[in-house]
Amino acid sequence: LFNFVNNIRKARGIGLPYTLSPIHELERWAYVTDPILRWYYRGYLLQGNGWPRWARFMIKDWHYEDKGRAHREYGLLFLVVSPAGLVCYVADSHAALYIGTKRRLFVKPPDKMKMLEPFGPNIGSTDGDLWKIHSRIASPSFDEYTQKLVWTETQRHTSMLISLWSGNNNFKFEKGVYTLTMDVMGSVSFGQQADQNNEKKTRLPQGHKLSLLGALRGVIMHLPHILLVPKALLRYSWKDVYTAYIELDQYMDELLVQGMNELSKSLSGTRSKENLLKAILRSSKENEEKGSRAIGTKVSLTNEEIKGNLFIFLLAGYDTTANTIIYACIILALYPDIQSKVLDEITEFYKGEGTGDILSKSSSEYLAMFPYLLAFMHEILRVFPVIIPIARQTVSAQELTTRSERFGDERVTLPGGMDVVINNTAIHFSETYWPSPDILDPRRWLVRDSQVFDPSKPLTKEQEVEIQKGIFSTQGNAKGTFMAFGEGPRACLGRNFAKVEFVAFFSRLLQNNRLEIGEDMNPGEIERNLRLLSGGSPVTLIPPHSVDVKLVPQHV
Ligand code: HEM
Repeated sequence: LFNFVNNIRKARGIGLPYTLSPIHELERWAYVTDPILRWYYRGYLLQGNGWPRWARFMIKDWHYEDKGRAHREYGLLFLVVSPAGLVCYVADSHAALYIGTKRRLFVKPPDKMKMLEPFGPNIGSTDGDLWKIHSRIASPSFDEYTQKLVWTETQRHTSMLISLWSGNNNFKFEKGVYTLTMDVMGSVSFGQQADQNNEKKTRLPQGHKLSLLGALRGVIMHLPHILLVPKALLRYSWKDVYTAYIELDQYMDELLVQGMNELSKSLSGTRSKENLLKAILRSSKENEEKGSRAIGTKVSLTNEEIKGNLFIFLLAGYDTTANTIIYACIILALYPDIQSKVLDEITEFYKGEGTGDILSKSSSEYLAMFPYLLAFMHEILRVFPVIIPIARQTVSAQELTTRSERFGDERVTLPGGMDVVINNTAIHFSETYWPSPDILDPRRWLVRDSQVFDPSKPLTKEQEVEIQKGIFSTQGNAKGTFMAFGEGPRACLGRNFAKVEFVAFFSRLLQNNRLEIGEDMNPGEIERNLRLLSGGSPVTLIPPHSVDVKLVPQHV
């Protein structure tokens, strides 16, 4: 009670609107309230009003279901006060951009970051100067060679998926997509090629109980255990998960030794055949050689840190891309108009350049051949922002400015050590930034100014011309209004990876096929469930339950 009163006093001092809650979503007790309230109120969500007002702040990532309601009630910035502390929620694009850009003033919450280090510190878990080293070494690995590998591996795995999916009425396509993105991550990270049909025939290397892919899958399928359960407990309670964890660690050690040997033979050798592990090793070594004169400063990554980075790529890049693709498949099957535009673009692509020439082009050149498909991907991520919480903590007292037409510029000072959450769903569903935000329409991304494009109204002449030209442009939306990949220096390192994977996937899947909803399913109900009942995963937004999507030949 004493803490509660004290925190209310602090909130009053800050001067922002505030509301009270016995527990807030970022504190430890929310691990208890979250599953209970989610279970009890799941049916309530179908009313379309988000979570009940009294309970919402105790539910982790309540913002997705809330769709900006709390901000319409309390303001673009407001505080939730509980006995454990204060959290500031932000739905103003200007303030969100500022928070994203000032990485030294708004850091990732340090107490949560340790959890992301089961294999070692990494670019996602560190801050300050240490993050700079991780970024300098890890970022160059996401270059054109990696994008080409992503393209070829995604197309190869998609061909395998097509053979399993087409004509098979019982195929659970979501499972196929999760396996696909996991295997693409495995190939791109470690050069390990998997075949969904054939993997059992592969012989195990000496000294291993699992294949590299088996270990990888074991770790990825049980990420919550790996991230939350202490290793000593894991060892005795979830033996299979522990084995996968130990095996992956051992594989990475072996691959690092092998990569190091290859690298010392040919530092100037070809880059084109490398996977992410070798690319990051090379980058670390090159950085060490360039920076060796700066004695006393850290210039390269340890093996632990390289393993940590490979793990964060798997963590950040596996189910984010899978869920984006799953949402996109369902929406394409539900919206025949959008699907037919996507199909036209893909047909055009195979008539002209075709996939054979892709590898001689840069990723920006070949992505430019798919403006509508990219616009569609961005619209999917606006409506279903698969990573919901973008959380930061103020290092010291920080001034924030909000900018609104109604109230002009307003300034507020947040104290040091305060939790700040950018509410990306509220930003994506704001009428100011995205007119008629509930309407899913990729054309928003093909006009010069998305803030004046209202899909519920007839197009202006200018907008018609812009859409006809078919140039995908993220310039159309003002900075800070689309937060699916974050903003600023800590924005998603794998966003181009994700775009290449998405385009490679659909350009192959829909080359000769199209998607349809199963006959027994009710399209209205599917979309309602998709919009109202998604969520509930510890890391990403996931579609609610299995939807029957069929892959059928285009010309039948
Ligand atoms: C559609 C797919 C994806 C989405 C929506 C997405 C979204 C995001 C978001 C919102 C952040 C920022 C989080 C924050 O600021 O707290 C982030 C960071 C990150 N993402 Fe992604 N991501 C995707 C795919 C990928 C892929 C494929 C990879 C790697 C292969 C990747 C690697 C990373 C890394 C390493 C970071 C941390 C960057 C840092 O902290 O400096 N992501 N991602």
